[in-house]
Amino acid sequence: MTDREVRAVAPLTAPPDAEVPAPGSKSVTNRALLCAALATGTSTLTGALFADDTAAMVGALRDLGVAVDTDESAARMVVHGVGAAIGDGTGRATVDARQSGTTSRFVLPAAALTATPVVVDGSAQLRARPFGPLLEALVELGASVRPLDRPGYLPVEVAGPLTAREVTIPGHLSSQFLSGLMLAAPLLPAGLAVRVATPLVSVPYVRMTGRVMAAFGAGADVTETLVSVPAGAYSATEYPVEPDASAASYLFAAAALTGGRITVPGFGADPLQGDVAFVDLLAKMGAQVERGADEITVRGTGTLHGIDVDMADISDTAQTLAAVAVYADSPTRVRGIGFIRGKETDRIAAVVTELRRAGIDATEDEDGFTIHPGPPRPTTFQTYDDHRMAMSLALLGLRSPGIEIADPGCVAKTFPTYFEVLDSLR
Ligand SMILES: O=C(O)C1=C[C@@H](OP(=O)(O)O)[C@@H](O)[C@H](O)C1
Ligand SMILES: C=C(OP(=O)(O)O)C(=O)O
Repeated sequence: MTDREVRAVAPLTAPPDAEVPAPGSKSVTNRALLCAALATGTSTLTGALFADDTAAMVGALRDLGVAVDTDESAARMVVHGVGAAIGDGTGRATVDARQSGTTSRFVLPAAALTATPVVVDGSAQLRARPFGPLLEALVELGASVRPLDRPGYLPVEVAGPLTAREVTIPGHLSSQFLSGLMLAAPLLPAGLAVRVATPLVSVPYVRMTGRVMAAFGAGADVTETLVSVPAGAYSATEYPVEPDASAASYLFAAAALTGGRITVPGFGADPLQGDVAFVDLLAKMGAQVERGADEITVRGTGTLHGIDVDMADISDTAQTLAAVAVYADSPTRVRGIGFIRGKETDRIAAVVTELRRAGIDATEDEDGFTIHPGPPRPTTFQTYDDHRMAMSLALLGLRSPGIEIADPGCVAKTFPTYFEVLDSLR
């Protein structure tokens, strides 16, 4: 990473009025890649995301013996699925999930489908994130799990098979544990029922998991307290990936806080991603939002009001909202997101620290933050190797002078072309 690099973001000289494509969805790409790997036959993903998190999933699948052909210029990935034999015949595969929560949490249960031992590891950042509930669930389901460092964290060696048909996990830390179990579940001998013992966060991602599985021919019955997946199989398919709604949040926010208009194409009538609901919050703040049949448009009106909102369903857009809140005419309080302290960094502490660095009155709450609007002063923002810190704080530069972003390269995790796209608004 480029630790000492800093990128200046100069204010726009005129409000943007543009259609701006967003890259493919990280969450959908990584689910579709794994479903395709667990299918028999060849699947093609179009509109796929090419970024560090999806490179992590592609690398993991290859390490587990799955051939994946990629064509970045065509945004296409072709996966030669191996069914339940994933990881078989590799001896003792080692998977590097890099910084990717989805890759690591989705691959672990799949790697435990067979008796071949698989080591899952990741960056120092990923090694600091929680895995305990998922590892405990795998043990309950019959896997052997050997921590190679601290119990409950990566790196870990897992070996299957998974034999039980029921397990209980907590829901309040991360939905990815549940999604990971669901994705492997059709290939368990008797399917799987997962009970969720504590209130589930990031619920739309679990529904997304069920819908991507369905597109690959597998069933899942999803409620917030119980998910049931019958035994079955995945079938290979042609799969179009929708644009990334979390990435699009920065573009919509840019329109809202500059008084411009930005349309992001490619969201159908019923998008898979909960994060499209970010535009409803912009509408509550005073922006005009139109959801068309195939695109979403946000128009800034020049006025933004603070809101009080629970973002437990769409927490990846909480930092984006913090950036918009700086320009509102009253305070904004975000609640329900205590669990984002366990993401790429402690995102509550990080966003509050950085806004305060710019002279904004921001305060940390246990489960969120409060932002009192005001003009930010010229600041070099630290980004904590968190792509969403960099992408959110850069938005302030579109309106206020003297904004710089440290380590801008960290956006490669999900949106490698982010700063070029921001520059295209000029
Ligand atoms: O399942 C997914 O694709 C994701 C779920 C969310 O994580 P949590 O469930 O840990 O909140 C989200 O923050 C992450 O970027 C992607
Ligand atoms: C939390 C994120 O990613 P992940 O958990 O997949 O690493 C994110 O993209 O904001």
